[in-house]
Amino acid sequence: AVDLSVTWLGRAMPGCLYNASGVWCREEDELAALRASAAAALITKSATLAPRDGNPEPRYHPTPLGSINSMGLPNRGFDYYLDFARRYGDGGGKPLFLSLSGLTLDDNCAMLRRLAEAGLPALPEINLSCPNVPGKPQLGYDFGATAEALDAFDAAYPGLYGVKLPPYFDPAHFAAMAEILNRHRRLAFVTCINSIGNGLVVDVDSEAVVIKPKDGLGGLGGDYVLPTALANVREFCRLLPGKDVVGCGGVKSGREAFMHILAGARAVQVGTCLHQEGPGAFARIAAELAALMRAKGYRRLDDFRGRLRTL
Ligand SMILES: O=C1NC(=O)NC(C(=O)O)N1
Repeated sequence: AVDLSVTWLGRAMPGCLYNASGVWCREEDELAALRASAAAALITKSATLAPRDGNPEPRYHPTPLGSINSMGLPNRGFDYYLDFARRYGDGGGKPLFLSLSGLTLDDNCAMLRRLAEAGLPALPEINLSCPNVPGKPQLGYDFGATAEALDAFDAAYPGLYGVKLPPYFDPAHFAAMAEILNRHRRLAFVTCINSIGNGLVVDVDSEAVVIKPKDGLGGLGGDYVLPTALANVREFCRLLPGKDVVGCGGVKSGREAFMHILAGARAVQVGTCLHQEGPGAFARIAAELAALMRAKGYRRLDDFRGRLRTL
């Protein structure tokens, strides 16, 4: 039999697939459906300190190659997700992650302090990369601000934490970010990647954009982002010794999950495909991954994780 389990951060996951923050995870009933599915972990919608309506609709649009979204961090507010985490407990073996996306550094630190006080097993994934709050640049593209933020996170939170990174497109940027991330021992994982920000999808028939916020600009997901996601996973696996990289971007079957793990991913998140298919996607993708591994003679993920060959 094939073993898809993952042990990391001092926790065990029964498999390697879970949701990307923001998808099927804003409401408690969505989170319950994830927990009941073949997802091996759960992560909540990025929380701001106060509840937020987000951007005007239409703000999500599927396309033949994936999706474009400019949700604008609609969420129930930090207390809602902290309360869910209190009642979640150990989740029956499925780790819970809380995504935090404070509108200010103080908000992020306030949420981290509150999470630490709660003394729960839930781990924070701090979002450095939302591209969709009008007027707010992606923190992860400002190296000075990122360095300052991570110092503040270390002071506000005593445990292990992770960050959700935007995609980078230049080796100099991979190196600059790695130099900053490697200063932080308790920064245990990075999730690569968030959507490719500020794309523009055009409808030829209507001669219009397809989402309302930012005159149609939104984050891209799905097939559009797979090669970029794989590059970010492989580069940060090389550049961040001792840290885990979670792969996110373009996973819609066992094949893309296999690619992410081959590139070095510890675990794999599913976004656009989950939005389109629902939580049943996890059982399907896991079965496809297991079949691919069986065909190749692999019994567990460590047999091929990070073994992407160069030429
Ligand atoms: O970090 C985020 N990435 C996205 O692609 N969209 C959401 C959002 O807009 O809330 N946030």
